[in-house]
Amino acid sequence: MSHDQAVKEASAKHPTPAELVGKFQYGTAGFRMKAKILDSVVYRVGLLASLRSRKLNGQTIGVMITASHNPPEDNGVKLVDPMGEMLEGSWEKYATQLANADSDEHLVQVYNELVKTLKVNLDAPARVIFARDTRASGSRLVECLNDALTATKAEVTDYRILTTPQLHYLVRCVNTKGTQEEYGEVSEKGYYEKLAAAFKQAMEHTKGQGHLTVDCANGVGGPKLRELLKYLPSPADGGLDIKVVNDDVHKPETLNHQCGADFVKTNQRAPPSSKAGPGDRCCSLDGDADRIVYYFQDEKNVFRLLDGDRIATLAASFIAELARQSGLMDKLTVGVVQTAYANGASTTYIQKNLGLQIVCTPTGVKHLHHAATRFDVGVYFEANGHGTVVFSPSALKSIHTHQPQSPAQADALTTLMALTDLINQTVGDALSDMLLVEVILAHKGFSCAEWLQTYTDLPNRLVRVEVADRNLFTTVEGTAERQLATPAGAQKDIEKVVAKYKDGRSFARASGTEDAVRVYAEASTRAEAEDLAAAVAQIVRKYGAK
Ligand SMILES: CC(=O)N[C@H]1[C@@H](OP(=O)(O)O)O[C@H](CO)[C@@H](O)[C@@H]1O
Ligand SMILES: [Mg+2]
Repeated sequence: MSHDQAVKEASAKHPTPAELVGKFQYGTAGFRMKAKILDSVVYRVGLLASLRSRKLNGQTIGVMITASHNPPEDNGVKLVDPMGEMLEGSWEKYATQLANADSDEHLVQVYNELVKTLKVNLDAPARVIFARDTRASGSRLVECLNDALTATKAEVTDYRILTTPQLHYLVRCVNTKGTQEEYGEVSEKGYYEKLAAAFKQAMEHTKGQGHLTVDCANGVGGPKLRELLKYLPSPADGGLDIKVVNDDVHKPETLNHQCGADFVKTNQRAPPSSKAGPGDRCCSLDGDADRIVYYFQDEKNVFRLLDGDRIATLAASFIAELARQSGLMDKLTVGVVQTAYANGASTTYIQKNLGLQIVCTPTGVKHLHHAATRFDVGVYFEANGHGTVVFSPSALKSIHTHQPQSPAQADALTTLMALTDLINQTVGDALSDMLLVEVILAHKGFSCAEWLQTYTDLPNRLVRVEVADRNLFTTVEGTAERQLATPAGAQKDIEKVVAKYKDGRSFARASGTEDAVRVYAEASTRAEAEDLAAAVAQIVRKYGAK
């Protein structure tokens, strides 16, 4: 059977619901929607995975089937590029084009146009690896994916159930195997072994303190964390005392329900099921374990969140300290990447107290990741807890060739080296980030309360405003979405209001994931932050009147 015919025949098994044609869009997080309407989309993403691999001469591409923190009835699919990064931005539109083809014939036509315009050699090998989270719909969607990979004659490996960052890790491992940049052993076990070895090395001069409760959102993070724990030293050996909660993957309706990182961040409270007492250290992962937030109750029983901004400041300060202590400071520029949503107090703290550089990018992990790679050591986290630290090739070389001049320098260097393996370089990884935070807290001898005390957040408020057409709201290029270009006049009005508030800062931008405009406001008191947000929301409503 010809290639075209195979693609067409398999496509006939996964028709696109007519009413949805034209509505699919590959966004920041790939495609994400109700699982029951996703079959044709996953099939077509499979076609694109083969094309992308062939275009890159047989480098392995990853496909992850997950809907992260969304409700259990949703699912999604996204592609992973060879070094474990998210799909190159310019290819997102091809995914969208394939998904929106309105018949099997049209699909073959779009497919062939892509082959032609992208100059894909169909005789080159296609290699694809894939995995899914714990959602019930995952196995059916895997069949759709497999149909596409079979039709396009790709070599495939099904890694079954994994966290999203584990798949990113594997993709990078396969593509660097046997090279100087070999990232690790190409297996799930290899992932645990790499993290565990790095953790042990990082903890060589310290030991775990207190216990940590980890809420796994009843998602894939639960079983994977339990597996990871088997490789880590026990509390008696100076390891971590971890209590795993919300790790039931057999009751699908409990996934992300009243638990998990998104619940905690959005509701600013612990999962109702939490039994933690004052001062107890807790963290929550999201449904596919690529996000993490920490929290605790203070002595007055008030909930305190340690979000992505806090993890970024903790990590940046520790890594800069290690660079200094090991005698590498002048060879390693540590920088932090934030978005406009980062609390202003964290920005000031990083610049003034830590003396580190900051870059502000538009929302979306791919922008942050990209900006972070321009530093020797780039730390990035979105406030929601998605982030990581990336070390440039020259930073890695400096770290690995540096000759310490004293035992103190040698100790710091050992820890720094361990961090380069402990931290997942491909993407934000809740399990790796959790180990990183635990290592830092142990070294600094910090409780959560002490971590929180490093600086005081400015009171802030995030509001979602529904408007007739969010696309009317565009931002000025180069301002990291902090200024509106259109509707004309809106930005001036916002600035007039902001000027009335002490430490006032506010901006509005169209959401990339929801049909709404988001307004963020900060000011010196809670009441003023609320007022400012309300005033700016009013301006947005006026300009975006339905
Ligand atoms: C303010 C906010 O939290 N925005 C989120 C949200 O983006 P929006 O474009 O603001 O809808 O979803 C993104 C994808 O998950 C995430 O990267 C980002 O941090
Ligand atoms: Mg996620």
